[in-house]
Amino acid sequence: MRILDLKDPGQLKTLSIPQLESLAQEIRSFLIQSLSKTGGHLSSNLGIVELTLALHYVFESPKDRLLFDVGHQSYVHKILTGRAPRFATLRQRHGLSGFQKREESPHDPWEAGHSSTSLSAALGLAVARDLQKESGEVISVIGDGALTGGMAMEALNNIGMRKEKVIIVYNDNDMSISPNHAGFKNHLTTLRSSRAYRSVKRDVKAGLEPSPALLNGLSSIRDVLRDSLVDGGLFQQFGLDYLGPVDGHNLPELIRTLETAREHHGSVVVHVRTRKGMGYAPAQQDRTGQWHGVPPFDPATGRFRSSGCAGEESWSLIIADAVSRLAAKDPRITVLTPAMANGSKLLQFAAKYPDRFFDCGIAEEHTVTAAGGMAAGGLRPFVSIYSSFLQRAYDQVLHDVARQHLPVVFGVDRAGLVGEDGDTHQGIYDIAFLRTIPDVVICQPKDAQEAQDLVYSAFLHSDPCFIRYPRGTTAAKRKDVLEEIQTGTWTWFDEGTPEQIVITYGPEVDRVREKAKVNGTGLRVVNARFFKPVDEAMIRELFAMGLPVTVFETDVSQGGLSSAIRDCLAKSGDPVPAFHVIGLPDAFIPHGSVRALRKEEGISLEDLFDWIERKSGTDNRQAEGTRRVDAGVRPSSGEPGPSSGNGSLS
Ligand SMILES: Cc1ncc(C[n+]2csc(CCOP(=O)(O)OP(=O)(O)O)c2C)c(N)n1
Ligand SMILES: CC(=O)[C@@H](O)[C@H](O)COP(=O)(O)O
Ligand SMILES: [Mg+2]
Repeated sequence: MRILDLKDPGQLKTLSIPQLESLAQEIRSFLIQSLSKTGGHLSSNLGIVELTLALHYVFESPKDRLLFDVGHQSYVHKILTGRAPRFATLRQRHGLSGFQKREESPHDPWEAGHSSTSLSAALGLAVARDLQKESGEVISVIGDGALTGGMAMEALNNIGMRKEKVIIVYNDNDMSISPNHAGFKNHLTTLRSSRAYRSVKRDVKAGLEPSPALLNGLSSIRDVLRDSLVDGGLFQQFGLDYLGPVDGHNLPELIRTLETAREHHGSVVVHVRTRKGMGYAPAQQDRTGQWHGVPPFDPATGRFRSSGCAGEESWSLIIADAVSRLAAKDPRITVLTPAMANGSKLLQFAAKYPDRFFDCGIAEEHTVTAAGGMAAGGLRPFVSIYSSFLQRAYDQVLHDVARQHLPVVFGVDRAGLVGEDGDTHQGIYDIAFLRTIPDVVICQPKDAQEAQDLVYSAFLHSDPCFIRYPRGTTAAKRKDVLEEIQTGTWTWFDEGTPEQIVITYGPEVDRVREKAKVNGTGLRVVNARFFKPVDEAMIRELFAMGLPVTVFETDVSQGGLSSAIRDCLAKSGDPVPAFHVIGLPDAFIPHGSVRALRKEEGISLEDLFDWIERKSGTDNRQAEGTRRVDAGVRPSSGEPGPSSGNGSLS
């Protein structure tokens, strides 16, 4: 069967085991070839080929509902449900999503991108099914990484006590993005090696069906195991019946076990052992997580095609490097990550300071509160966390950390549009939601030097500090010395004689300056590096100049920098002067390249300069040639405004 001819998973039902096995190999080749051009989540999908085939062979999607936790491993499911022809568009604007998407197919009953939601959603779907007297199985496929998430544990607890049937397929490959850190796995290992368990497994392997030990009587398996002095394992502690583990690359074994689960009364866990990256050596051997999500690569050599721009480094690395330098002098500094050590560039720190490094698993809430505990105990924790995953830990930031004035420093990585991962991952809301929390500091550096200075300054502070920085790279230029930046201070730069003011932040500051230089536009460009507290004195001064002001923000405007400026201006009680805002709307932003998304949302540099030119045209016509106010309250021509303070550390 040709992959591109697959229209409906029902087509699989007529295939023999050898035909299914050869289809599995074709799917692997297709994934490698296709993702080598588009990039995407390769190794999780290579690992789940046979399991997805078996699921579609045994169940009847869309009547039976298949949920893939996170959804990054749903590519094979997409191929089997008629979406192979669209793979060339994967994760591009208007193309196939990298996750399950309800609007994309009736075979996607749920969508995510963040981990550990599928069990709760599956229970919800099962309740809806039963209350409305509908039929069909609800099946959640959840990885060993996703199962470390608190939500998954909460859901297991609830499913175990409910009558609504959910089938939980536990995809265990010992890996999250990097090696998985899950204490509970030791219990599963005990279970696997037990004598009683092995005899049950032999029954499954031999296809003894319907084995009284497996059908209806799964609780008796539990009794057998308990009676055999075996630790019943995590799932049984939650009151769930358990099947497995089965070899996730053995189709007959998978099919038999899933059929057993289908016939079983009540919720049941099917434990499947798979190999991440299966069938492609570089991905299969990977233990750092490089092959989890890949850029385009050469399938023959396994070499990634994009190696970044010369002289640039990732923001994550610049920040991690600054933390590491400070940690060399301050033994109180610890680093925590909720399972993102590779993406956050923390592997060097982990190797250098293994006792001070904590990969907490996919557990953002726990990570933040654990950091709070460390701070309360006298340490100086640094939590490295992606902006969109920080959404999970809002209460922990507010209730556990900020309310107790604990000095935790947060590196908010992947801030702003991230692009291809889409609406679930855009890091565009953190300024807005963090601004609501009293006493915290929220900032963003414009370049590498400012990044390391902000890290240094944050560790001098006694309340929580959030330093946000985008996905991608910037010029690596930075001094050996780290200098203190006074909290809440902005700086500005004049390009020519300013006729307008642009207030912006992050890498946009230098981009706007560059373009103003090239275009010969007279601009004051303000580096609004603190979102909270803002530089109130400077805001008042800027507006007193009487020049047109544009706030150029690359995150949602609602609650963002423009809101902070408006709040500041409103404090005086006088009418708030008008200013123009270019920023993201109050909306979810879909997947696509950052460039495409910025253009579509009207927040590209070109959009800013179009506005500036239109504005200056209008003003010139209105003023009939009269020049605006002389801006000379501060040093001009490229001189930064207020100095960045003193204090230094070499
Ligand atoms: C809340 C949240 N935190 C972190 C992530 C990043 N993330 C995506 S997939 C993944 C690993 C998932 O591991 P597992 O569930 O075992 O699936 P596998 O890739 O091994 O198949 C992580 C950490 C996420 N998507 N959501
Ligand atoms: C699915 C998921 O949540 C991660 O794999 C994410 O795609 C990683 O993003 P980065 O590539 O920015 O590290
Ligand atoms: Mg895994």
